[in-house]
Amino acid sequence: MTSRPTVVLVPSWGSGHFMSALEAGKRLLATGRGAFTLTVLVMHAPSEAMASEVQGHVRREAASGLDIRFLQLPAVEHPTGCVDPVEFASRYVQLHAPHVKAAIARLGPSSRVAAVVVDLFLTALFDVLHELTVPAYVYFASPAAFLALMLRLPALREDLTGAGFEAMESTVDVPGLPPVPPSYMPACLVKAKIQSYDWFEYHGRRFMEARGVIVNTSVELESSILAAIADGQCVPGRPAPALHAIGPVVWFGSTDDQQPHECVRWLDAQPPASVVFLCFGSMGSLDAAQVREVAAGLERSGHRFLWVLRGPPVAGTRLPTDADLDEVLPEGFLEATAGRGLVWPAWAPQREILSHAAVGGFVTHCGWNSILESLWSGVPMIPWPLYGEQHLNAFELVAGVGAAVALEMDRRKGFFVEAAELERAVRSLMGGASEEGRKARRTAAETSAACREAVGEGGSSCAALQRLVREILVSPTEGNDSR
Ligand SMILES: COc1cc(-c2[o+]c3cc(O)cc([O-])c3cc2O[C@@H]2O[C@H](CO)[C@H](O)[C@H](O)[C@H]2O)cc(OC)c1O
Ligand SMILES: O=c1ccn([C@@H]2O[C@H](COP(=O)(O)OP(=O)(O)O)[C@@H](O)[C@H]2O)c(=O)[nH]1
Repeated sequence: MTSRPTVVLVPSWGSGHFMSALEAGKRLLATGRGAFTLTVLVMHAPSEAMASEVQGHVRREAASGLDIRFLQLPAVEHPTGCVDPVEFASRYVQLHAPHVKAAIARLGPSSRVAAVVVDLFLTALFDVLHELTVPAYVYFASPAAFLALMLRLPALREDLTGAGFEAMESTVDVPGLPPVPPSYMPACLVKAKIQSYDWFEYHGRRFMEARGVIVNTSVELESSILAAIADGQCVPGRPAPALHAIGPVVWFGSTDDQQPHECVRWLDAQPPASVVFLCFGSMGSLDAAQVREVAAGLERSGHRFLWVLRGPPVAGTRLPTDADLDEVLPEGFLEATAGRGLVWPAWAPQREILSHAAVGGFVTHCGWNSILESLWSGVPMIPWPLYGEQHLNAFELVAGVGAAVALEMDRRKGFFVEAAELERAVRSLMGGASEEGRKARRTAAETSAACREAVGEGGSSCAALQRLVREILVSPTEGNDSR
């Protein structure tokens, strides 16, 4: 075996997951300074829209000249009868296990497999990784707070007595966070039917088998939570998995577009820190009644805005369609706000927008990538969580990180937000005299500096990455060809 060892990355589909994992892989590669190569096993995404998104990323990255080899895994059947997306993802991955095993075994003869890094919902692959005796790591693209919760789910189940967090009267103890009201638990764990709990708990248990969990966070962002996990507070009596806080992993690579995007050109004409940006992630859309409230709130706030407004999901997927603005916006809204507002009905270049000097605030669905991108650019936020673990992220953003102005949501009316409440929060965030807004703006600026320091030379995340690379290079499979 003469060639360099390789680190195998198995990301899941979906832009957020895929690009975050790939960016983490590229940082490992750069830190390794040529000591190993990166091999990415690409699963066929379960919908054509997502598959073409992933293929676009693969094409662009494959042409980048980096030491990355992409291997497409064979397609598998779709599991049937799944009650939620995490069950679907987990069972879909289980079906890939023989293909992952064969692909890794095929690498063995020419390059030692130094480590295999799998996405957070891919722990079903651990069985084949153990059979191959390759060191298995998890790449956790969500916050450490959610990792702490997932690790604690087996113990918390005893308090739930068959119902979800919705029925819980006390607060939830997520080690390292202040007591969490049950309504901030991830959407899929709140309801009384808790089948999806089983899958989250499954992954939480399996994280304990990993040689390490690589988390997209930094000590500066989530110190108390990282310390609580490392201290064994999540799974008492068992050694905690080794944590590698290497973030923020924010992807700022180029896209295929050559021209400045229309949103960016519009921002170029706005004064510094004057625009509030609204965007609800890769799978977020609001219903008609909620769209009317947002329009009224923005209009009354008097502030400039850039609003990414998407339509209902494409049939059979969770991906939003492009919105028909004439149909969804209240009559006269575009005319009344002309010159100070832009409503964009399609995918927008969020990272570029957040790093534009004209943007002074961000109404976000609280996807962890979105939060990190905003913090990186020093943009304070208004949390408007929708799905996944985003309610917990919103809680942490306000109660922990502090770079946000809280938004009152009517939890009994499907988390509805009134126009007046959005108007209040936007005014406070965008330069009103309120202490809440001032604190959010100051904290966002400080956190931006801390994030940049963490990943810079000598920073905590840079050091964590170097330790991780050293650990991988002295892997216990030294001399083993992984078959
Ligand atoms: C982390 O907890 C949950 C995540 C998801 C989830 O599922 C998902 C499925 C796909 O097919 C494509 C996706 O892009 C996707 C994204 C996703 O959540 C986001 O993941 C990000 C990490 O890349 C980040 O953590 C964001 O905060 C998430 O919103 C679904 C879910 O329950 C249904 C979760 O609990
Ligand atoms: O119109 C959009 C919507 C989303 N994103 C990007 O998609 C990712 C969304 O990831 P996040 O974790 O915030 O949420 P998810 O969409 O996975 O729930 C982030 O990198 C965003 O910058 C974007 O560029 N344009």
